[in-house]
Amino acid sequence: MAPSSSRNNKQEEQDQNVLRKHVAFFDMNNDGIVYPWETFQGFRAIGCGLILSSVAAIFINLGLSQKTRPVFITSLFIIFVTYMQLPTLFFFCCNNADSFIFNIILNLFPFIFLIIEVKNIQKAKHGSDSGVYDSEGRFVPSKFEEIFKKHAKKHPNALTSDELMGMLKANREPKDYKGWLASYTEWKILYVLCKDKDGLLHKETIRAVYDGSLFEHMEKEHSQKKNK
Ligand code: HEM
Ligand SMILES: [Ca+2]
Repeated sequence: MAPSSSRNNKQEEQDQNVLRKHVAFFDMNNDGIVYPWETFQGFRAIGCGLILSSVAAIFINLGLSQKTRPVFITSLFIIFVTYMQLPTLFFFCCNNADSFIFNIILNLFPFIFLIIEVKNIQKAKHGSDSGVYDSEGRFVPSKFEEIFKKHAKKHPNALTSDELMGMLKANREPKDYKGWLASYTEWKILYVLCKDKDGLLHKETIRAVYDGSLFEHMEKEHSQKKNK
């Protein structure tokens, strides 16, 4: 009885945490936060170049950070900036003082806006997506199957570049330009990195991106290539 119920619990936990698993790969030191340099390192680890990794780190962290931060902390920092930082800056400049703590705060400050909290990652969902992650970040198998039923015309278990574009267009919600761009970027990067030699994006690859296992696999492949 016990093992099966603990297995059920584990399964339940996994179902609930799939989007967290997607981003957990990038939380290199497992502290529950994805810093911009961790996004950069993650992209490098799966074999992306310097430019893509840098651009991705800036845009992903800038784009998702505020959505995953607790409202309280965000408000606290806004208050801090408005009421404290500017007068303090003025005061220190006028007095030509050199404050260690002040410099630390000033230097760390921009990063507060670039931190992604893994536990709140479902709040960073955008519109015009496939719906395979639900609002709680859970994996929805029927939505996953729907991708192939609706859009995989040439091969039942893979998407061509045109079919992928067809899916992206079909998922677009009117005037949701941010969502269009976010979905386009996610799927295009996936396609460019993982298509096979015939230009097909396979179902098992797409399945593996959802729970992040794809990233681990790519990291292994990349490090094996490097060591050859
Ligand atoms: C090479 C790296 C990455 C690739 C190829 C990738 C690809 C994808 C794909 C294909 C989806 C599914 C979208 C859909 O179902 O329509 C997705 C969703 C998502 N990804 Fe990534 N991703 C990457 C890295 C990241 C990173 C670093 C983060 C954040 C730290 C992130 C956060 C998200 C979030 C929040 C979603 C949910 C979007 C939604 O369903 O509205 N991803 N990603
Ligand atoms: Ca981390």
